[in-house]
Amino acid sequence: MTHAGHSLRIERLKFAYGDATILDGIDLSVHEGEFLALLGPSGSGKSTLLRLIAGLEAPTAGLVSAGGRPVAGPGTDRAVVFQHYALFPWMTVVDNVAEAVAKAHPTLSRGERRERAQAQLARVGLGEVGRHHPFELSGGMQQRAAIARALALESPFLLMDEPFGALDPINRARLQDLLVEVWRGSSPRRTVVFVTHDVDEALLLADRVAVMGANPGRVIAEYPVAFDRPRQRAALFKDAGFHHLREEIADALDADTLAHLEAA
Ligand SMILES: Nc1ncnc2c1ncn2[C@@H]1O[C@H](COP(=O)(O)OP(=O)(O)OP(=O)(O)O)[C@@H](O)[C@H]1O
Repeated sequence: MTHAGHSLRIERLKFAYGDATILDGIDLSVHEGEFLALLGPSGSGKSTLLRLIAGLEAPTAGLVSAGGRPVAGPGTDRAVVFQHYALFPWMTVVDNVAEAVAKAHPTLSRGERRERAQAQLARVGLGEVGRHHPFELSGGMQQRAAIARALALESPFLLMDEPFGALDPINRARLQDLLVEVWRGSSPRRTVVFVTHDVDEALLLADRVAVMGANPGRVIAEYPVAFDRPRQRAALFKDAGFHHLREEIADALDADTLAHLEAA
């Protein structure tokens, strides 16, 4: 048997709510340390697929495995970041992160947890705000704190559901850069699944893009994204290869939408 490491495998996955089939026939692998973007239109089941990987939903048929073991529920090996910050409002920012540190290192003292939490906050540029409560922070800062919290779990898998979707373009760009910097700077690298409906975001961040179509949700195409890293937006947006890939993806999405309209 080959060593699965921190890879993900999704095999013949089907997911239905009652009679409504949301996902069908999904086969997808993400290898250890890879950054995969799940891209698709609204309703193609991206969030549902991420929730299945997170263990927040159970497959109707087929299998999801993480690190060679079937996913049977949520676990501290898979940190999740949602679009809307999942911070506890009654705790200070540093305590929010310290709570995640405690999950990764249950034997640490309260002081040590806070110290590590503080270091994690500094890493995302929030070294000064630990003693505040989440509501005292801007949206961008709250999302930074949510990322710090996810990183503090030290989990090999990072699952992100449109984490920057609610941010203004400047904060969005900053957090995209921060995420890639943290991901590239970690050893071993985390295995990332990042849901987005933004083609440019997928091509800027990911090693590979899995494009999903709707009715039912399934993977219609996969594209390796081989641009050198670190990637600079300005250079990338001028690159002919970038535009070519963008068009191919847009064509795949259009062809799928058209096929459904014709079948309807
Ligand atoms: N709890 C639920 N009960 C019934 N149907 C649901 C439920 N949650 C999601 N769905 C349906 O599942 C389908 C996929 O939803 P999902 O949120 O996974 O798509 P998505 O690609 O992430 O969309 P978006 O980009 O809008 O977030 C949709 O048709 C949605 O209506």
